[in-house]
Amino acid sequence: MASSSKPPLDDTRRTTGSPKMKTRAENAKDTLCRNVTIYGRCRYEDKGCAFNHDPLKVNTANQADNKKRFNVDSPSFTPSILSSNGTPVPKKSTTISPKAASAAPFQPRVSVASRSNTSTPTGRTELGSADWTVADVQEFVPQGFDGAHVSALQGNGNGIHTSASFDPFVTTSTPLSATGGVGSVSTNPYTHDPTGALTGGAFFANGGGFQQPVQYHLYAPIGPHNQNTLAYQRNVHDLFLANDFREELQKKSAATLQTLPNTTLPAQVDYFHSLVPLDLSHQKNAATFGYPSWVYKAQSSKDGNFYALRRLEGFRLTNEKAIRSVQAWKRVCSGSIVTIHDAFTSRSFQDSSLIFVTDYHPLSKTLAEQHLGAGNRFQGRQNNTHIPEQILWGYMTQIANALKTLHSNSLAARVLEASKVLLTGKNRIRLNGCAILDVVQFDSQRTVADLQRQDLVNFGQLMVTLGANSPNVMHNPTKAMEHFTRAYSPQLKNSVFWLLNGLQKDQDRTIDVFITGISSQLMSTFDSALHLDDQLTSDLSRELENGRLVRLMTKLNFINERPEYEHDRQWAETGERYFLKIFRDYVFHQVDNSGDAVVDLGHVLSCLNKLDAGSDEKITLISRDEQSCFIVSYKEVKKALESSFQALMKPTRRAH
Ligand SMILES: Nc1ncnc2c1ncn2[C@@H]1O[C@H](COP(=O)(O)OP(=O)(O)OP(=O)(O)O)[C@@H](O)[C@H]1O
Repeated sequence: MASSSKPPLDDTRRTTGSPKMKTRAENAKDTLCRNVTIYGRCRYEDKGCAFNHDPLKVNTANQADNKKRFNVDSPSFTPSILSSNGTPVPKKSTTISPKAASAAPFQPRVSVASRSNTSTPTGRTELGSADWTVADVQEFVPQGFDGAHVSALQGNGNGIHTSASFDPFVTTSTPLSATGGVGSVSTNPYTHDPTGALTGGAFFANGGGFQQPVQYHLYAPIGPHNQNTLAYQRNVHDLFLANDFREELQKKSAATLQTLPNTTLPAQVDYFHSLVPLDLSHQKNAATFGYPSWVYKAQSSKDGNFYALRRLEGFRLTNEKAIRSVQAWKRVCSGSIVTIHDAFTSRSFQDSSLIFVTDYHPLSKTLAEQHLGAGNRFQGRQNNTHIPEQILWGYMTQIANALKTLHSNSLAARVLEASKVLLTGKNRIRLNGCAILDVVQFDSQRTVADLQRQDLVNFGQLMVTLGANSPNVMHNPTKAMEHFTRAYSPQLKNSVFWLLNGLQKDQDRTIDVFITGISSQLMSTFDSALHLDDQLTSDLSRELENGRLVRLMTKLNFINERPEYEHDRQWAETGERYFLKIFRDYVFHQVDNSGDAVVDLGHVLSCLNKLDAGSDEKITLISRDEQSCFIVSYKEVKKALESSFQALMKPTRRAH
């Protein structure tokens, strides 16, 4: 590591004795005294004040300069009020606003300006253009959202950025309110709203809003897409997960974490707590299981995971063996069936209930809700759209997959209807509510083979119902079949007809035979699944670096400027800790030629990646007072980071 001979100094942002300031002081006579500007006259005019007290004598160049900004040569550092065009307000109306009074009087904009990663120290040479300026008093704008207006990243892969001609980050800073964002306090979506007033007292996880609705759009970098980027330039959108996918995942995560305060539901059901109802209607419906059933999301106190609990209201267990039949279901492992974890009876609901514990799939819908208008307030008036043939084939192959697993394990689905098939992702379905009839109809005399044949018929009927977009179409089978024949290809129609004839006691009527018959469709569904897999892998790779970089930034922030070591020169102002501190400035606090902050994610990512890799590339680090300069490699910074972090973790360190 090479460094200048001068030892590192304290972080003295307001260095009063800089050569630049002296030069300016010599020119004081050309500068209009600030007291004249603010108060109309200067009390020290005849007592040695070096500044000009006659506005008429101030040369035009200086006047123009004064219009732009106050400078350090002014005798008084108290900011005055400027009119909208930047000129001082006449004395009569001059008062110092509370905002201006409480503002930090001066903020130096030190031009480190070493944006290129060469070892040439360029920072000092830029001083000519650097100015001490009165801190602008700005309204608070939530930080982080600015990223939403960032359009593109400049980055050429080797960390060299050419900011002069094109800085995509200097785009419009649209006020938040303009995007319907969080401009005012009253609409802050993160404000806790215990009354539910803002959300309309959301109730159902699937149907209503959330107690504290998350404003997904605030996460979305909705800045303008720049079409004219060069091959090496990257857009922020290129670096992170696609917005719609991220939003979908975020919504699912919000639904999973949703809680329902002041609920009348039991606080605890066996080893589950935090129940949230998932049903869209309060109507008791015993049609499927013979008992009214309710579905809740709940958290397990055993493993902390979220599950769906299906409660069969009023069920009394008379035969111990009945509930043991669930054991076989717990072993079923299929991507097309909602996994069953447990079943038990409970009195937590003040009745005798049977509870099934299954996987929870946030924000899923049933096929009945999706295609048949179930759960819709305007049910009946709903104009359901025709399901395209390819989607119907997709459903068919997934259900065939589920039945194949069940039948080869000597089980039968028994429940195969649109309200008990869950749509858990785009065109992705799973059989739900299986295993229940094995418990509640344990004593039924039907053989497994018989139940499996019934599965095939139910399968066919489900397809016809979906194809007709009408829940009750099977009341008139002939009409239903006519419709199906008209709407779909002969291959699909023949497959469905084959299923509907499944009750014939024919050796050839098994799910295996059916699967052989639709093998070409299986291939096309399989191919779609492979494409989706590729897509997800590529999406995942975009997020690859995030975790690593967050950990690195966490380490840096653990070390830098710890308040308890503020006056401990050994910790903060010497050796490795010191250049870690100015490395942070190098990464995050650079300014450009005109003293404006460089907000370049490409630069930050490039620096952090090099730091993490411990590259041999050297960079020039310049102290804030510009009195010291280090030429260090990323490798050395990495070593310093590691040893500082180790030192931080030693509990005895402070004793020294
Ligand atoms: N495992 C699960 N994970 C997430 N949500 C589920 C799960 N099981 C059911 N749901 C949701 O719970 C709601 C109620 O499901 P249910 O199976 O009772 O259907 P339903 O439309 O109410 O039918 P029914 O009128 O026969 O009760 C549906 O919106 C469904 O999407």
